[in-house]
Amino acid sequence: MRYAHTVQAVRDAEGALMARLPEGALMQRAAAGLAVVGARVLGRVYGRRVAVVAGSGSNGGDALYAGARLARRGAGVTAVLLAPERAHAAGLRALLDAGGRAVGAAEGAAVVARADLVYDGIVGIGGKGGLRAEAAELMRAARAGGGAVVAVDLPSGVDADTGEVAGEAVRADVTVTFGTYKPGLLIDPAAELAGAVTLVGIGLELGAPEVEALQHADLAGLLPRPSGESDKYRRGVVGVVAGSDRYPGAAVLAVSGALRGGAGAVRYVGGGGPAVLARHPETLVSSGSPHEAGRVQAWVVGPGLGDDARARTAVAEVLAADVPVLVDADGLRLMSRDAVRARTAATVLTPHAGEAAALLGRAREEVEASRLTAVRDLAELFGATVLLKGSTTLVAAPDPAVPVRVNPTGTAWLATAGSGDVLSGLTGSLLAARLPARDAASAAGYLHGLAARLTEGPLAAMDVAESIPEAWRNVCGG
Ligand SMILES: NC(=O)C1=CN([C@@H]2O[C@H](COP(=O)(O)OP(=O)(O)OC[C@H]3O[C@@H](n4cnc5c(N)ncnc54)[C@H](OP(=O)(O)O)[C@@H]3O)[C@@H](O)[C@H]2O)[C@@H](O)CC1
Ligand SMILES: Nc1ncnc2c1ncn2[C@@H]1O[C@H](COP(=O)(O)OP(=O)(O)O)[C@@H](O)[C@H]1O
Ligand SMILES: [K+]
Repeated sequence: MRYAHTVQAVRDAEGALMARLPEGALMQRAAAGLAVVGARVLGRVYGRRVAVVAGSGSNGGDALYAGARLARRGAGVTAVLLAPERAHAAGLRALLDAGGRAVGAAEGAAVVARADLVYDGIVGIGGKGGLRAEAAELMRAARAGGGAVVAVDLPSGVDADTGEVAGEAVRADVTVTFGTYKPGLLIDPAAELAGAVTLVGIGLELGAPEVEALQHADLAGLLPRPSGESDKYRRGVVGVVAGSDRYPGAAVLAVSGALRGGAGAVRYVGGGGPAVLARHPETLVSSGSPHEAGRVQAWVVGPGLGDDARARTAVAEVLAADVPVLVDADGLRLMSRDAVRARTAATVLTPHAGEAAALLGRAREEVEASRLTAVRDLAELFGATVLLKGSTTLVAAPDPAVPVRVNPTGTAWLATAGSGDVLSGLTGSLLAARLPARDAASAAGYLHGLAARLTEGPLAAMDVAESIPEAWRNVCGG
């Protein structure tokens, strides 16, 4: 698991640790890690040009000390001081003692433009809002110059706690973060600015994270494995209520995801039966209403369902069932909030940003800019587990004390019609296999994103479904 903590949690842990360590020890740990990564990015240190853009806080201190370490190894290091009179005094002294030099911001543009490596030590977890004009201009010059930009702790200008970006922010090639990931390094739009993120341990003892990201090993522990005693009913049956005359393809895609999620059988309910059977003859198809379809251990309702009276009744019926239910697409428009809140079995909602915006009464842009807030608000509003799709997929539990899961897999090629239907089916299948809602949703998001990456390039939604078994083997080793 990869964990991300809030600024407050980092500050608390830092305070406790600093009380036990000699002054400056933590900053030296940070600077040492920063210098190692800088040297790796440079390849050869001797004779290379390094610029250290330093603000007034400890973030600038880290960068100045790292610059001093590279200067001692023969790099030509110049600090560009945004606030010369308030620069980190000991860090600046160390750099000058190591043979580096310092200039003010006015001379900085030429320095950063010529550098092979630029450290962004403008602001770290103490930052508020976007970059100020002078810093923004300098970092534009750095990018235009073509040197590698290494952000210290996080790209300056992004919000560490939420991933929001108000105004301009640094676009880094690499970010070296200290002690723990910050939510903003994992959640877009900020995550996209962080480049490759390296975590440098500095010994912080941290409590519960705000955000966490599954890794391969976590998936292997979560995914169901059939045993000798398994039969199709014990493995779980998932019911899929999807598709309509207008969108029969959604039924096929949702079923294709469900068939590859480890459930023992898939029941399909709706008007898309012939299309489903043509593609997936193993599906148990019925055309009546959900309660006539036979028993299931979880329901998926909504993809391509349309919004006529029959669809509305099907959604209400499924929500009244005492098994986990996933609601997607048209189902999200047809469901009643009270019906969702009244449920005792788990409910998973899987909106994209537009659907989330409609449910929250906000603008879509607001949801995309503040994804963490949006997913938490939705989970609380509906008392449900919410998987918010998009450039960063997030999964929130109804209990705000539970960390939000951020999906580390995926590719922008997934933004293609029908790929969400596959995800719904896959998630439903994991619910039927009795994974808890948050695990089912986050494991499905992970596999779905990995499957998409395995197709390497332009993809159709069915390609994602067909790559799920390979993604599964990838994480579980067969
Ligand atoms: N925690 C840990 O365990 C460890 C933390 N460490 C390091 O310390 C960093 C935190 O340092 P910090 O607290 O000094 O704050 P920091 O991020 O340098 O910024 C504060 C200064 O920035 C300014 N400023 C604010 N907004 C701005 C903006 N938009 N644009 C421009 N400037 C802006 C504001 O000054 P102002 O001009 O507003 O008076 C203020 O003085 C952390 O990220 C990590 O790198 C490591 O050394 C090792 C252990
Ligand atoms: N920019 C993006 N980067 C990565 N994944 C994305 C991006 N945009 C959308 N996705 C993913 O693509 C899928 C699209 O689902 P959805 O919006 O429901 O589309 P549809 O309704 O056509 O199936 C989701 O898994 C979502 O997370
Ligand atoms: K920074």
